[in-house]
Formats: sequence, structure tokens, C-alpha cells
Amino acid sequence: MSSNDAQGMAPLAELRGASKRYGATMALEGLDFRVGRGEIVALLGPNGAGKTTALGLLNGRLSADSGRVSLLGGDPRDWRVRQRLGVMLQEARLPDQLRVGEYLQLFASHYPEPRPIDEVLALTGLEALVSRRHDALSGGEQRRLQFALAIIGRPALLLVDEPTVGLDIEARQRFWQLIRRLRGEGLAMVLTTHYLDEADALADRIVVIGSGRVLAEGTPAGIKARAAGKRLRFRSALPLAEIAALSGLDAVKMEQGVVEARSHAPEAALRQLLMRDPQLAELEVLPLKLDDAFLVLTADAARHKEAA
Ligand SMILES: Nc1ncnc2c1ncn2[C@@H]1O[C@H](COP(=O)(O)OP(=O)(O)OP(=O)(O)O)[C@@H](O)[C@H]1O
Repeated sequence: MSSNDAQGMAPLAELRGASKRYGATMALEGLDFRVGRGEIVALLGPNGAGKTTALGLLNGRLSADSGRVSLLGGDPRDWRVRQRLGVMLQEARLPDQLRVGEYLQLFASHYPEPRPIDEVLALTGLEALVSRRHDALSGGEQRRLQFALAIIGRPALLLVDEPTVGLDIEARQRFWQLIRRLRGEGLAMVLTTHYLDEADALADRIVVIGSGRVLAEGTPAGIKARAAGKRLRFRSALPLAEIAALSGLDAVKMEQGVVEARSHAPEAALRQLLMRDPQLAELEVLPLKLDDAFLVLTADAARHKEAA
């Protein structure tokens, strides 16, 4: 589904060479990114990477300093275009005294052909909570209500900013199920996340961004393969600075004489280590945690950029 060009279809949304500056901070620096019909694209990146700013350009809240932004064939600052967009932001700031059903009615009244409220309640699993006030919903339930409000107008595209921040594992899984159901209906989405596992679970395509630029882009399987690596632990007589300077090792640290490091090329790193320190002992080669894998990927992509 990702090759819209091959099918001759225009993307649903596109940033081309988009830059955005806040004072001295370059939040986006020539970002290229597109989402096609039926596609879920995850914008994955650490804090401050530019994910929220990219969504802000797509939803018309912000204007680019340079580059092009197109949404559903038009300009996102045009409200007629935005009417076909669903947005779920990080902070919704919904007044507490309204009830779930009242919110749904209120939002439905803004759209020409809203989804039936019962359908939205069933989709989001909020049926039993229809009379519940907003302040009596759990964090996960509030997120599901925000999602319900984002889809009630039958959007052609949904923007979702960090949907599961602050949710426990069960609420997170429920939210993922909800997104998968909508994906099953063919709804295209852009979602931002810090978590590689979330992008992997939900997206057709992952765009990894850092410092306002695309660092890597591909299918979840492709991105995970690029993020492959190991965690190494060992005792060594070498000074920490010498170990840290070896190529193929990242995030090197020492605690009580045991060195721990991430490596995107563990065999090569170990060869160098053993050559320099034949006494190296207590070696353990461990799988990377997913979050570590993501850090390896962003460090690796930054190295390739520097070398280019
Ligand atoms: N209104 C603003 N004024 C000044 N600087 C800003 C503003 N909004 C964002 N920035 C800066 O722009 C950069 C990108 O921020 P952005 O919020 O887009 O990143 P993000 O990837 O969404 O981060 P997070 O994951 O922490 O939400 C950061 O350095 C941030 O400090």
C-alpha cells in the first residue's frame, strides 16, 4: 500500500523540504514525509525531534518557514480541508463536567455526515461509559474518548500525537487494538511516538526523525533490522576512554569494574577489544532492549549523515 506513486495516486498529506524555526531553534530542517491512502505512518523520534511540529504543519496550526505542505490535496490552513481531518493531540484540555455522550453529540454536530454515535461508542469500547463525566474517566478512557471525537466526523486522515504516553500496559494494548480496528477500516493515519515497539505494532511505514530531519525510513521489519545490535558486558583492564573510542561501540559506561556498551557491530567491536585486552573477562553478549535498538538506529543514522 505504500507505493502511491506506482498507483498514480497523490499522497493524502505531504511535507516537502519543510522547515520551521522557533527563534534560534530549528525544529524542522527540510523534512520530507508523505502518507498515502490506507497507510499508517509512524513518526518516530526522541524528545525534541520535531514530531509535534510536523503534525502542527499538517493540521494547519503552524505555518512552514519554507518548503511545501499539502493536506488532502489542499492547504491545511483552509478550514474546508481541515474538516476532513481528524486530530488527537497530546493534551486535549476537555472540560471535566461534560459527559461522554454529550461530547460525542457536540462534536458530531460540527460535521455534515458524522458517524452514528452508537457506532463510535462501540468502536472505542465506551458504551458503558456514555453517562460518565470526563473527570471520572481513567487516563486510558480519556484517550479513547479523544480518539472517538477525532473519528466522529469520518475523517479521510487521522493525526494522532503520542497516543499512549502515560498509559499503563493494559490501557496501551487497548489503545493499540482500537487503532488496529480503524486501520482495518482503511483509515489513513500519521501517529507520532517515542516507542519503537509502538511504531512496530501499528505502522505500515516508520519515518525516524531526529533534530528536525529524516534519519531513516522504511517498513517496521526494515527499520528493526537496521536497529539490530547487541549489548556487551565484560571486565577489562583498558581505560574507559580507550574502550569508548573503539568504533562500533555506543553508550559505553562502567560500574564497579564491569563495562557495559551497546553495539551495532558486535563481532567487529569484540575483535578490537580482544586484540587490545587479551585478559578481557566475564564477557556477556545480550540482546538489545527495543529502546536501546532505537538509540542505536538514531546514532547510526546520524553517523551516516555525517559521513555523507
Ligand atoms: N513554541 C515553541 N517555542 C520554542 N521552541 C519550540 C516550540 N515548540 C517546539 N519548540 C522546539 O522545537 C524542537 C522540536 O519540538 P517538537 O515539540 O516538535 O518535538 P517532538 O519530537 O514533538 O518532541 P516531544 O517528543 O518531546 O514531544 C524542540 O527543540 C523544541 O524545544
